[in-house]
Amino acid sequence: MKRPRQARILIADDEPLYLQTTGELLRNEGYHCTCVSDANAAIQALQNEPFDLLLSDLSMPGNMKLELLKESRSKHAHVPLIVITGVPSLPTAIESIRLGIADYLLKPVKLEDLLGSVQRALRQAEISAPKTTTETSETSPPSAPNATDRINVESSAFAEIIGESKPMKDLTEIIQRVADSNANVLLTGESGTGKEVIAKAIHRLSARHAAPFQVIDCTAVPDSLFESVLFGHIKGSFTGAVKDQTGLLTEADKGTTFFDELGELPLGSQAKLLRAIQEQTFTPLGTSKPVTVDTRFICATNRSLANEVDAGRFRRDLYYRLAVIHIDIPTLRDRSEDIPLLANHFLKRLRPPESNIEGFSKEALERLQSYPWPGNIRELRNVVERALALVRTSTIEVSDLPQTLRNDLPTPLSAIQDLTEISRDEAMESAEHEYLIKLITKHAGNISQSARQAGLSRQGLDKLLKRHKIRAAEFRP
Ligand SMILES: Nc1ncnc2c1ncn2[C@@H]1O[C@H](COP(=O)(O)OP(=O)(O)OP(=O)(O)O)[C@@H](O)[C@H]1O
Repeated sequence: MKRPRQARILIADDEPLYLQTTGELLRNEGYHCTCVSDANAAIQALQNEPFDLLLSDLSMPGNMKLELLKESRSKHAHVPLIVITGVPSLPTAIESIRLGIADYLLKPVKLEDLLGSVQRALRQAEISAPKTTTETSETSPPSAPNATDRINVESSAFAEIIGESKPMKDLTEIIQRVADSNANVLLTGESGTGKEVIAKAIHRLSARHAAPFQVIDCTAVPDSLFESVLFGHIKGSFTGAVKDQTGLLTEADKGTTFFDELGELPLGSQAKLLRAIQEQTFTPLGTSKPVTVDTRFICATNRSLANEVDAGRFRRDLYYRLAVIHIDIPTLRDRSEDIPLLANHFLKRLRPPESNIEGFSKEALERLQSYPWPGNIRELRNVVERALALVRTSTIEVSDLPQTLRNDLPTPLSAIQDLTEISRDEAMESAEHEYLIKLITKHAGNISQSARQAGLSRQGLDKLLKRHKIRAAEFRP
């Protein structure tokens, strides 16, 4: 399989050495970089070529009044922008943030910080692409805070939510209603249904939109580090605390904190989180000075938290605190009429600029619509990306789709109305197939991680995947 296309990054900086080294570093990481030395050249490049990310210096010719930032936010709002400056100033930082930048870094930037920021911005940009190119130039930046810009803020927040089915229309209506309240929101739904996309839309539509949207992946924070990551610590407060560290909750002050995979939060961490939510105050490790924050919590899980509560694995009091508003996101198979729309959306976003690929054949679209999508929108996106790498004509055919969509594989259990109509063996086979697709989707095609979660050896899982004709590589980003 061909590798997916490289992300295209435009770097604008008037320091030649910085420009050259940043370009080289990012190229070595596999990105496609275009380097320019002033704001006008950057504006020109943005008009002439499609980019996935803009890295921009602040003080350079043509940008004294942040012209590049303003132009890029008003005409190319879907291209995330990372500001890198050697001359930090509070007013420009505030103005940049108001304009909706993805990150603000100070020179000299460590390679790992730069790469982390680039990867984050590209990941988040997946959810901020406009529906059509025409809309791109008409969409205003999401951060204009006054009431007259409300309509633009709304269209921008929803531009990333593709779907015209009844479940999606109901969902967008709910989002609009809850955005302005300060109530905590619990989003449930299968993996890849768009919980993070929805959380972000709620944030963008809320009065908090100019402040950070802080993502905390509960699976990535070990119980033992939970307090230090969330609340912060001072140097020397524990072994390994080599410098002062601000907590993620402090960084989310006035904004929204999004707890992803909340169901995975260990019980010990749940107690600490509950205290912080109840009091909106916590004490960073090694200090005795409490810090108060004002942040709204949006949490997401693909587990049934109510069941987790009943099983004693999730605190009931924390559940009630966080699930003040509960939104269940529909699966893709529950809104299969959106599949052609989504498939074409991903095709337009992911095809190389020089490509002549126009769309899908009727049969390919039918296959896409009849497939149950256990990995939901993420899986659909991966399928389109893979097809784009394989297609040799201007139309994506059934033969460009992965085997799981080409073959007549077991009907997934969720699509069978009366389970007793099939044999026990067929039911077990379907359940196993569905489980494996979900597992491998969740771990983005990583076999070792999937095997660990399933309690299998790597070889054991490999064998199972082969038997079910599932290719892990097709689930990798
Ligand atoms: N309504 C939508 N329109 C277009 N793209 C969407 C939509 N919802 C989700 N996506 C895309 O689908 C992918 C998965 O979305 P997201 O990460 O929000 O799902 P999730 O439910 O949070 O997944 P997980 O439970 O695995 O964390 C992303 O590429 C996102 O951009």
